[in-house]
Amino acid sequence: MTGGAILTAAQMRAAEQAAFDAGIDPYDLMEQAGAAAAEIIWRAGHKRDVLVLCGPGNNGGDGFVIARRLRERGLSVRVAALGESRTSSAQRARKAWDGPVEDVMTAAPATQLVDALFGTGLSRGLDEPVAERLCALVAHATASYAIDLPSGVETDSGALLSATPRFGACIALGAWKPAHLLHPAAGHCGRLMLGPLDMAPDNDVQRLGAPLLTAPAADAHKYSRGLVAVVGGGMPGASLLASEAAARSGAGSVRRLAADMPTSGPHAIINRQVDRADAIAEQLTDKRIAALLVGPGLGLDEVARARLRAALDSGHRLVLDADALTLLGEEGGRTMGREAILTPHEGEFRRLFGDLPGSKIDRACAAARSSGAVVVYKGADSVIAAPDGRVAVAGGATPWLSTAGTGDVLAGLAAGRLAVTGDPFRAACEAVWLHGDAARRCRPAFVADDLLAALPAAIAARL
Ligand SMILES: NC(=O)C1=CN([C@@H]2O[C@H](COP(=O)(O)OP(=O)(O)OC[C@H]3O[C@@H](n4cnc5c(N)ncnc54)[C@H](O)[C@@H]3O)[C@@H](O)[C@H]2O)[C@@H](O)CC1
Ligand SMILES: Nc1ncnc2c1ncn2[C@@H]1O[C@H](COP(=O)(O)OP(=O)(O)O)[C@@H](O)[C@H]1O
Ligand SMILES: [K+]
Repeated sequence: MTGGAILTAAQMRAAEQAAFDAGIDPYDLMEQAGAAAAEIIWRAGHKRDVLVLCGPGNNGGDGFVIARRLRERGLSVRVAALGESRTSSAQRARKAWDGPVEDVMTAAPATQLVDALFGTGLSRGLDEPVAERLCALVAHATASYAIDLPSGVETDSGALLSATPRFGACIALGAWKPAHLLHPAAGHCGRLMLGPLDMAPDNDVQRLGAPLLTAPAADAHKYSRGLVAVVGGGMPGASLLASEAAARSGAGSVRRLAADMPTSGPHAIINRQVDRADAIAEQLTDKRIAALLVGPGLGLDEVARARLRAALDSGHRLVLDADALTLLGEEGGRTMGREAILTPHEGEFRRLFGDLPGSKIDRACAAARSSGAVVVYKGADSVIAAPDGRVAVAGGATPWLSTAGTGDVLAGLAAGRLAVTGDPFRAACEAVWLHGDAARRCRPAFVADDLLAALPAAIAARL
């Protein structure tokens, strides 16, 4: 269920060096990269005129190869460079282009714009006039392609180092980079496409891919399919959303332990009216509970604290979300001694783990290591990190998800998948994928409740 390896700039350079050490010729790799990108542009571009912008490094070298390949196909192609080519491969690619080379600052726009100014070698933001020119040329074009990365984005963090246009598509070379999936850069990439290269680097950090789910066994029963317990609190709506998500996640049965008794909602959920923490602890002695969710609507008072303690002491596999994370943060965090999933959004993450350095991927990894739990660091880009170093990064979720209650649905889904699989990293990956896919199936301006109805279709698509 992986969507391909994600490599930092340094990892990409190391993979490239390993390929050279193994006998691959650097220029052959550039020819391959350029040919792969040209093929994608040729197929997508409807044969319209092209302007290729080439920078001084190997990204620019790729650009010269792309220009030559597209012209060989009969397209009207112009090239504009930003200074001289500085690497031997780029110089060779430039020599092989026998057309004129214009200046980036004065070249006229074209219908299709190819940005091969900078890729993984960018060390600072583009000079302002260059960034402005790039933005103007992209704005003029009806189709625009960033080669490897939009020029101006920081490969590893996804930060924008200078004004960066929004491209129609980005053709990643050889492997994904963090900036393809992490915001703000991800929002400037447009459609993501991968240009394959002969070197196929692998990494523990992967793009989240579609999971393969299995239908219940022929002899399944509701407990073998996983019993989920949800501890509710002061805000019933949140734990109701989470409970229904768990019930629609493929788990066999859902038990909600809360002080209130809902008047509506799916009758399949077993509501047990319990208010005192010791009564909850008693309910949690049921050995059949395969996953326990606490946090959505829990509250932040002493009662909530006691409920959280009962959940933490229960020994069950855990999903901790929302208020449970805030309470945990107030106590200075805690190392999970068992299989657990934490699902913080940005604010909860900072309260729990403080201001960690590095990219969102680095921060999620550090948090997973220090907590001993799988961390789902939510947002427009969601990073799922396991304590053992595995990471899955989910990009491309619809921004319509930024509506109240969708996090409760995700937490319920994660608990449900944890009950089904018994594997926190896998469960978290499946939950994030199904959540994003359910959202894609909903109409704009949907609310969290609508996601619940879309879950069975999202699950059916993965069987
Ligand atoms: N790593 C790989 O496996 C492959 C890399 N290829 C290409 O090579 C690229 C990386 O090439 P390079 O390492 O040469 O790096 P880049 O081509 O991204 O740029 C590096 C050059 O730009 C200069 N520079 C950096 N930031 C600047 C700024 N803000 N203003 C002006 N100059 C600046 C640097 O001094 C250096 O000369 C990749 O993105 C990809 O397009 C492909 O050719 C083939 C395979
Ligand atoms: N701009 C966005 N684009 C895509 N997904 C988003 C965006 N903003 C939030 N999400 C997703 O929506 C969910 C919101 O969760 P959360 O912030 O906990 O909300 P709540 O507590 O109201 O349920 C998370 O799964 C998050 O990844
Ligand atoms: K580029």
